[in-house]
Amino acid sequence: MDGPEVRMDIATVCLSGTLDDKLAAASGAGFHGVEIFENDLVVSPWTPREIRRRCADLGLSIDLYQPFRDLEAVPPDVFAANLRRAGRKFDVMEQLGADTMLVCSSVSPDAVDDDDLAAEQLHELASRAAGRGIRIAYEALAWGRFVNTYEHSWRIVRKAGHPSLGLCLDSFHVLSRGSGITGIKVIPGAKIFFLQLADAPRLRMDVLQWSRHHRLFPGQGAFDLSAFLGAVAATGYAGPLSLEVFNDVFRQSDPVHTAVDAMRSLLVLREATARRGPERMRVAGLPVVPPSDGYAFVELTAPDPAEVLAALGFVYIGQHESRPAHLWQQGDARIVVRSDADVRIGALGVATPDPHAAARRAKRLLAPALSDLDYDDPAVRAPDGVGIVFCRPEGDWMADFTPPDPALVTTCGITGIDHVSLTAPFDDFDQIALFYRAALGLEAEPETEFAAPFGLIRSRSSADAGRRIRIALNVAALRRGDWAPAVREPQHIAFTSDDVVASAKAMRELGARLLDIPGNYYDDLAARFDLPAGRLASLREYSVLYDRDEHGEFLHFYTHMVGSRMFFEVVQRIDGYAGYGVANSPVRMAAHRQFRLSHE
Ligand SMILES: O=C(O)c1ccc(O)c(O)c1
Ligand SMILES: [Mg+2]
Repeated sequence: MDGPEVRMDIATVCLSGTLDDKLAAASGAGFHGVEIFENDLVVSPWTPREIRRRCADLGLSIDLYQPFRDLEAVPPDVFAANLRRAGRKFDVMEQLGADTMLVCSSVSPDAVDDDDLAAEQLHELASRAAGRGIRIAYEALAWGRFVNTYEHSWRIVRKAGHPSLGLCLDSFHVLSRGSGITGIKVIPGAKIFFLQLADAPRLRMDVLQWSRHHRLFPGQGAFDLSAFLGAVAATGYAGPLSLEVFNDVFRQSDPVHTAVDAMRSLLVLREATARRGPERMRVAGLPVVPPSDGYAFVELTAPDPAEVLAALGFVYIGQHESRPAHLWQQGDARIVVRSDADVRIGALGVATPDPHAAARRAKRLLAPALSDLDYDDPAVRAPDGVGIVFCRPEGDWMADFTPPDPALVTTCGITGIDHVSLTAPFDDFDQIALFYRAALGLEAEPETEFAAPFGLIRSRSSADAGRRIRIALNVAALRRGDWAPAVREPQHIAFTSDDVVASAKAMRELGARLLDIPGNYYDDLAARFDLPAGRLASLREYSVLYDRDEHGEFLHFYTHMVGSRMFFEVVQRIDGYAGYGVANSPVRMAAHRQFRLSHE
């Protein structure tokens, strides 16, 4: 039996705009409640009563008022002033209908290192709060002057021993300090008054700066939030799961999008947590991801790529019976071409045994559905605009194409699709990466950064367990000034071949425009790897690049640009090489630049 509904909240500080923008966005994304940040209230033209009414109209409860700072362990005169300040805030909370106030551990120069005094003063505050029907949630900031771990805040709360005083646990403060989570299990759930969830990338920097600028939604960073939430759930905590993310980019982004990304991240976190135990976290109506059978096809939009595809050895199969979509194939690599002035990846056809369940999952994760006028199979749109079409592996979706020629040739040795490489605007990178992982059940692979001719590129790939669906995401880490070319990072489709050198040779014979790699690269390769001379010579002759990891070797080559931001790659993975040849990306980028220069 399902327990009571898990409440999902968001702090107003996560979202851009003024309070009305934030509340509308939170409600629109399906949140149940909010934490109201004092600043958002102070600058609002609405009275607290009007805010309460507005929230009620939007179906939002106000579950926390925050933050109250620098209350405890201070001299009597300072404490008296703090109590007066708290009294005023209780007035506001009463009008808001908010029953829990967050008190952050002190950073004040007035504070002393005295747990007894802190407990006594928090007890006094809690007594006054209790008289107003209010509870106090005490939160250890990771940079608190004397209290900066949850274990310490719990000792003080226990010592104070007041029923209206409990803890606020915030995953950032706990995990940023590397505190273990076992200590959470000894806290009675009823004494955890509030739970804040935030992820963050692993950065070596001052913890306050890290917290105020770089927090991310769960699943977008490096913290193990499902272990954290699992530990909190095990205490019996039954309050809201509330996202509290301070992030410079989100503060400037469309709050409607941010709120949707936030909700998706919370749903995925609940699913991951439920998998580790607490059934209560399970998300109703979110089917598990069925294992994928790889790419059924990739849809390419282009004005007329026939010449390019033919030169790569693709064979034209035919046109869809009712739509202007054209199928090209070589081995198991299928490209569906839709005519469009812009050359880009329009959609990914993902083969799955249960397309409807997969689409239901993506929609439950807030992806908009695509019209069945555009695709025969259930399809959704990813946040970067790319369609995801879920189809059965046996290829029902191809029924509308003229049956392929049984003697389908594989002129150039392409056997299938290895990966697609998409690009995201820097500001949306983490959200888009999380979307693909969540919707398609992919695991994040390590993030890398490399220096390209026109700036640093951040690259993160994900793949499913069977390594059938691989998606690489690349983004320029920074875009400043107007020297660097204004073209967005290109997308590409990478095909597999069992003999990349032979494929390159065959494609060159068909007139394919493959990228020439400079000799310096091969001289450097010879220095880095002890490759047999004959092998090195054939790599050099056909401009095939090389990489190696702890598993095996990787051989690959690229085409010229098709349009302004699309190219193709052919790859050969030997002995389970797991990467993407990222080390060679700057060489490719310089070569594409060289080609542009000589043709502009
Ligand atoms: O950065 C801060 O001051 C701050 C305030 C309130 C919080 O809940 C928090 O985690 C941090
Ligand atoms: Mg917090």
